[in-house]
Amino acid sequence: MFIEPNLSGVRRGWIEVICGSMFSGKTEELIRRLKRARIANLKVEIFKPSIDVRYDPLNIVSHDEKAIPSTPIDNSQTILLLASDVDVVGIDEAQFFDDQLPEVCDQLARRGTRVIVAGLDMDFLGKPFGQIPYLLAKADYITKLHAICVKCGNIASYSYRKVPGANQVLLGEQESYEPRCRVCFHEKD
Ligand SMILES: Nc1ncnc2c1ncn2[C@@H]1O[C@H](COP(=O)(O)OP(=O)(O)O)[C@@H](O)[C@H]1O
Ligand SMILES: Cc1cn([C@H]2C[C@H](O)[C@@H](COP(=O)(O)O)O2)c(=O)[nH]c1=O
Ligand SMILES: [Zn+2]
Repeated sequence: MFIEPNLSGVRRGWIEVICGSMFSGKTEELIRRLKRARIANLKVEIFKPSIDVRYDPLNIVSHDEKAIPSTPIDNSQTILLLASDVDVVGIDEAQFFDDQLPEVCDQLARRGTRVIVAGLDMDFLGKPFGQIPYLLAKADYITKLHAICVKCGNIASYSYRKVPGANQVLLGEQESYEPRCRVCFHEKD
């Protein structure tokens, strides 16, 4: 389990990335960390890409129905404007953001903000997704989570797309995707 660094003393910013396949618990873990920051009386702002309307247009919602209010935004630079006096910034579905996101997170951390980013490290083809690889390079702390492979019960790192569609972006849940281990992912059936 992730343990927050000592929060006392001089305020220092840093970047945490929570990555993994679909259903691995990224959103649950993001919500857990943000709720703990609120319990510590820290000022928290939470963002998600406005295209992510899957469970709710405003809230961040996990597959297990855990939820926390968020601000949907189109452009990662907006975070710099809306989080000017904030202790902790949470960002979900980061793979959908534009290529300025790593620099935005870096600027926030240099200002003294704790930045917690959650997102898919790989797309349905097993290729790096959006800005997540660059965020992983800049991160101070990385948590890679795993789901359970629906075919064999082993640890799943891949998100298998069950429906037709070649576009990288295709919103969906259980009806469109299932978590699979490396072996079952490459079986393609
Ligand atoms: N195959 C699976 N492996 C693990 N968790 C699963 C699986 N299918 C459904 N779940 C549910 O998904 C929850 C995680 O949801 P969530 O935090 O939204 O994941 P993510 O953001 O990584 O997609 C788990 O707590 C569990 O209830
Ligand atoms: C693999 C993959 C996923 N997506 C979409 C499907 C969901 O709407 C989100 C991932 O949500 P989660 O919180 O990680 O479960 O991303 C996509 O657009 N393209 C893909 O290749
Ligand atoms: Zn498997």
